[in-house]
Amino acid sequence: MTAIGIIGSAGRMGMAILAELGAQGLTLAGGVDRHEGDLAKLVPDSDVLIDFSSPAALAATLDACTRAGKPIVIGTTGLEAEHHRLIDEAARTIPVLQTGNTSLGVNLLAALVEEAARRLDDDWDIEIVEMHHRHKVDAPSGTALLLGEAAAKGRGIALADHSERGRDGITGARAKGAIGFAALRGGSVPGDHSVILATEGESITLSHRAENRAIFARGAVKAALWLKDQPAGRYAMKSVLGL
Ligand SMILES: NC(=O)C1=CN([C@@H]2O[C@H](COP(=O)(O)OP(=O)(O)OC[C@H]3O[C@@H](n4cnc5c(N)ncnc54)[C@H](OP(=O)(O)O)[C@@H]3O)[C@@H](O)[C@H]2O)C=CC1
Ligand SMILES: O=C(O)C1=N[C@H](C(=O)O)C[C@H](O)C1
Repeated sequence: MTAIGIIGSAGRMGMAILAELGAQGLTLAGGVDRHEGDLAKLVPDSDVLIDFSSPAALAATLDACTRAGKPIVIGTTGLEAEHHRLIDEAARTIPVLQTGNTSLGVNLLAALVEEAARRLDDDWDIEIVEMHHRHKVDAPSGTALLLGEAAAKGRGIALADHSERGRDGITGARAKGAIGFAALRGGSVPGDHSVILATEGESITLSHRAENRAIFARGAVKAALWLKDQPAGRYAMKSVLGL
C-alpha cells in the first residue's frame, strides 16, 4: 500500500487530503506543518509526498525529497522564479509534479482557453478574473497564472512579456495583446476563475467554480498515485488526467 506524506497537513488543503485518503482507504505516512512534525523522518517514511503549504517551505522540502529519492506533488502557489528553478533542478533526479490547480475541471478549462486563444487573433482582449476566500495570501492565484500560461501558449506569446497585473490609477489604455489579471478576495469562496475574451461588439467567458476543496484533494491524490511510478522529470496535471 502506498504511504502518502503531507506537507501542510493541518491546513485547509491538508485536512481535505486527509479526508480523501480516508475515503479511499489509502495510507497516511504522516504530516508536517511549520512548527509540527519532522520532515527528516516523514520523507523517508513516505512513498510519495504532497505539498500544500507555503513557498517558504519549498527549498527544504525539495532537498529532503531529492536526498531520499522520493516523488513529490507540489500544489503550493505563490511560487517565484527561484522556486521554479529549484523544481527544475530537483526534477533532474526525482519525479516532481507542480500545478496551480489539481482539479479536473480547471485543467480542462485550461485546454479550452488554449484552444480559444489559438483560434482568435489579438483583437480579442484576454482578461482573467479570480475570487478566493479572505485567507488567501497570494495573488494572482496559481490557477489564474496557469490559465494565463494556457492563453499565452494558444496565442504563441510569452506570458511574462504580455501580462498586465494590479491596474490602479491612470493606467493608460489597455496594451494590444495583453493578458490582464484581476483578483478578488472575500468570505469563504474555495476558488472561482473566469477567462474573458472580448472584442468590439462581443465577448466569450469561460469559467470554473470550485464548490469545495475535495476536488483539489481528489486530484492531488490521483496525481500522487500516478507520480510514484514515473521516472525523474517535471510533470503537469494534464499527463495525470489524460487531457
Ligand atoms: N494547486 C491546487 O490545486 C491548490 C493549491 N492551494 C495552495 O495550497 C497552499 C495551502 O493552502 P491552504 O491549505 O488553504 O493554506 P493553509 O494556510 O490553510 O495551510 C497551510 C499549511 O502549511 C503549513 N506551513 C506553512 N509554512 C510551512 C513550512 N515552512 N513548512 C511546513 N508547513 C508549513 C501551515 O502551518 P502553520 O499554520 O503552522 O503556518 C499550514 O498548516 C496555498 O499556497 C494555496 O494557494 C490550495 C488549494 C488548491
Ligand atoms: O488558496 C486557495 O484556496 C487556492 N489556491 C489555488 C490557486 O492559487 O489557484 C487553487 C484554488 O483556486 C484554491
